[in-house]
Amino acid sequence: MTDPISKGLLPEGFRDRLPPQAEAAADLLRTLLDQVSAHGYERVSPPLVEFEDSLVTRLSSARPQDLLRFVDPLSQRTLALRPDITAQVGRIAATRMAHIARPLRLAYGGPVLRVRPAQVGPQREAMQMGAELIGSDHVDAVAELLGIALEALAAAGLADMSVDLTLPDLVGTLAAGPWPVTAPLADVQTALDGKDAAALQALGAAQYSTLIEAAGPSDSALARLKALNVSGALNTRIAGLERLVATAAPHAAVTIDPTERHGFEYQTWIGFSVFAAGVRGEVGRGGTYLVRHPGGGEETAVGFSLYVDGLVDAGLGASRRRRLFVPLGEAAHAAKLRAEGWTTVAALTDADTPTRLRCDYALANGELVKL
Ligand SMILES: N[C@@H](Cc1c[nH]c[nH+]1)C(=O)O
Repeated sequence: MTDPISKGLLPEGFRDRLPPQAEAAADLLRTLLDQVSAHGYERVSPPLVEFEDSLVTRLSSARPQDLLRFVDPLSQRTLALRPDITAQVGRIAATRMAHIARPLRLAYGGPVLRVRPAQVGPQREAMQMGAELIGSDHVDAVAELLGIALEALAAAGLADMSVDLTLPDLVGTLAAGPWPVTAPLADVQTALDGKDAAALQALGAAQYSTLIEAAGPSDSALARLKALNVSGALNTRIAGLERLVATAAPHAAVTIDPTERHGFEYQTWIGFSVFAAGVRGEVGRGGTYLVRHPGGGEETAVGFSLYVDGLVDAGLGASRRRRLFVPLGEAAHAAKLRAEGWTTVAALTDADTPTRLRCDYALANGELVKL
């Protein structure tokens, strides 16, 4: 009996959550959702599976090869497990909630799946929660979302946060205006991704290497971006960055990496990532984007997604509940104690003891005893 199935092994990239981490994950999700709900973001709950086409065309959040896909025996259509809930919220906003006045504030939480693990961590399933505001990509709306994300994380117990701000469509904006390039834009972007000044030079895009130098702590990065002084093309972006630095600064250290695109496949003028000491990979990510409507129109939006698993692995949300042992015959007292917030664990036989049932309190003749 050594085959993987009989040993209870799971496919690569999937795991069970056991006590107390499963509880911690549920607690964290609830805390984060309560925080966004307090700001008027209403919960939507899209399905785990959709038509593949719907997931890949709505936002360019995933390529077909990144999706876990299968053919539905009923419809014979290709379905896929969602890699990101933002695209689904966009679909809902553009179709079933298209008639609701804007801005539309929506929240969500649930598992997402990817074929290939994200760059950090081997897991293919992740618990994603987030909030999306549809109908604006104004800096005021971005500041609202960034502020809520950081406050929610602080409420969940996260400390030592840092925020990295990026301008995902900066290169396209500069190329269309003050810094035209003859080389394909994708090559310029790849050279910037690799922070490769020599490659930029070879592409005839040497000015762009100043953007590499502009990356760093917000003060120096802003000063460098201002010094570029590219005939006003960057003025609103710089003003936007200043506003968001001010929003994030009370909660987190802020850096700016103006050309960072990784993980910002569909974001437009602004993107942000949140990191924290002790948490592997990104805690969350967000930014502005466009929602496509069935008629062909587009609508501006801004949102963020937070990833709960890294927080659980860092030990957050694991408020160990006090477990109260209820001996045989004392069940009548237990209901009142549960109403007061206790977790009660009932003995079913004489063999059940507080130690075996992992309890730190016990009831004895109706009295609470600390063990
Ligand atoms: N869903 C995106 C983040 C995002 C939400 N809204 C806009 N961007 C992600 O997880 O990368």
